[in-house]
Amino acid sequence: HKIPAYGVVVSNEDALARELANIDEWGGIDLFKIAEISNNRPLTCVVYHLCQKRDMFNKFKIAQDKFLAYLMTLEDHYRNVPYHNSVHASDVAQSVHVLLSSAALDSVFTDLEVLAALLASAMHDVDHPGLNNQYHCNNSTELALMYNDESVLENHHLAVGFKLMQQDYCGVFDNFTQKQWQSLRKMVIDMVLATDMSKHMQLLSNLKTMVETKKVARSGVLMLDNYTDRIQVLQNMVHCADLSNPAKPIEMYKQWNERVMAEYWMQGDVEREAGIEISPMCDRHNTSVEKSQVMFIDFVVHPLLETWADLVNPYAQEIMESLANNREYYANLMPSSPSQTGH
Ligand SMILES: COc1ccc(/C(C)=N\OCC(=O)N2C[C@H](C)O[C@@H](C)C2)cc1OC1CCCC1
Ligand SMILES: [Zn+2]
Repeated sequence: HKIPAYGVVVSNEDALARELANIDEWGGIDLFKIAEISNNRPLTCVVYHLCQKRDMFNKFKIAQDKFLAYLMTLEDHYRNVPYHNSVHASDVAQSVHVLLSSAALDSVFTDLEVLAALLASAMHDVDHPGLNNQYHCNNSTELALMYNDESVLENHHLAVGFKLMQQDYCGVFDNFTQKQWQSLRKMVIDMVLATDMSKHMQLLSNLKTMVETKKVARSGVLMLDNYTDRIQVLQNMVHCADLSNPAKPIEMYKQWNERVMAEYWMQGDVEREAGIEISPMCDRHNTSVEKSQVMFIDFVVHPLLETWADLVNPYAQEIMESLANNREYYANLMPSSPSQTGH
């Protein structure tokens, strides 16, 4: 049976082709529109398309129908929560694709490392329940007990993502050598575990050290000659993509913000109902959305993306400009900001 051009059967293939046209650009595609056109299969069609563009099926002799079956099953295991659904995963995959294409990283990573980064992006939040690690640990949920309060959700995403791959009808990496499979699996595990926000400061500090000591070849590309350095760059790349909403076109950023607040406030509602402490930013009756975003940008996103921009300098200036513009947008919306009170 013939595989559809974009992996998923859609009513309007031309519209999907148009939406995917700028997939190589930062903020170049609208994942919400792609979700609509693809009958809510943005992850399957974006990751399938990226793997086709990067010729992964030929490079690794991957059966396209098996890979599609895996992507569909993976996408089916994302939950219908406001933020941590498969649209977010497809956004992280496309953002990683753009970061990987930075001129400073030209031919730096092997095909296996690139495949690992795309796979890690695709599975990094699978089966996310819309309740964060703090909630699971505070309440000793089944998952917290399973993973002893350590990167609870991230361990779960990996376990689900790999278990689905073992199911016999997937067998997607049957043509891999044992060595290739073990290397791919280790890199995906290291990247997904690094998306745990509790690892953020350690990751950023490693990235800063790498920028200070970075070795650049005459061609201008980064020289990374050991696994520790290579995986640190890949971990930071996925982490940057995961927190990249504030650096995307404002219309998309605003949608991501609405969704993440809706998810946090649902968690706060559950905590309030249960009479337990409401987690930070989760109290719908006590959160300044604009102020939270300005703080998120100033204390988390800008320091991270600025360090990434230093690493791949000068190839991330557009990302930094977009972030600066968006910060001003929310700063001007803050209650009692000069723009409101000034005459
Ligand atoms: C578009 O906005 C967001 C997009 C993504 C996120 C996610 C999933 N994680 O980000 C880290 C986080 O949750 N933090 C919460 C912690 C307690 O404090 C800081 C260390 C960061 C959060 C976004 O906005 C949040 C953060 C500020 C207002 C709501
Ligand atoms: Zn994520």
